[in-house]
Amino acid sequence: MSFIELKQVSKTVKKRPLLHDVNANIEQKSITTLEGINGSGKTLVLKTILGLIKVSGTVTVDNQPVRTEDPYPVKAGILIENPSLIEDFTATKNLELLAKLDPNISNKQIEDLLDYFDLARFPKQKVKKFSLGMKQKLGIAQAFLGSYPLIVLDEPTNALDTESIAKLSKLIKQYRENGSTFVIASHDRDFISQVATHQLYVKEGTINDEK
Ligand SMILES: Nc1ncnc2c1ncn2[C@@H]1O[C@H](COP(=O)(O)OP(=O)(O)OP(=O)(O)O)[C@@H](O)[C@H]1O
Repeated sequence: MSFIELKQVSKTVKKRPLLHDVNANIEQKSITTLEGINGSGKTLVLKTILGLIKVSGTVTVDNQPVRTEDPYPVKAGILIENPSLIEDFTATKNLELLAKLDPNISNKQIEDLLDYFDLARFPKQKVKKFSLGMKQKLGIAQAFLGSYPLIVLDEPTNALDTESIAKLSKLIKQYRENGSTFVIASHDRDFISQVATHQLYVKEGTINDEK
């Protein structure tokens, strides 16, 4: 059985099929990328995997059915759409807040991630003063915090410079070595070619193995 399985997943809103007949298997310890044009359904697929939207069909992660009614259906590191940051907090405080949800997260991991993404240089700066790229890196750091078995990233290279993208790729591979599975929606072909072990294509609300 694959780490993530989607079987006959569909989602219709006001008679409009947003997802239909989605079938996909995502292997454990893979870095699986989702490509597709704007509005094709990539974010909806990510939200489906995480149990953040109600769909018909079957979704399992790590052999467990995903239940949208649970408060936190799938334990995962998540960056979806814009990073969810508290603007009046510093970078450290944002990560500490998230760490409160999980006793396994250490201060050391917070420090290491801030250092890695070059955010430790601004210890007193509130997030509202951050540049777009800095916010994005903090959002990425949030997703890596906790080293969860599943890490889901939506357009992680948005607003990142080339050097930061290279660092992100390196960290993704390192976490994969340690057992994490990645599902990543991206338009960034260079980035995809750096990291992907498996590529999926989303087109008009369904997933294909080929373009
Ligand atoms: N809650 C919703 N209600 C109605 N339509 C929605 C809802 N969420 C998404 N959609 C529609 O579903 C389609 C797929 O959206 P989705 O966000 O998954 O696209 P995407 O592939 O991630 O696009 P992008 O590359 O622009 O991020 C779009 O047409 C969008 O307008």
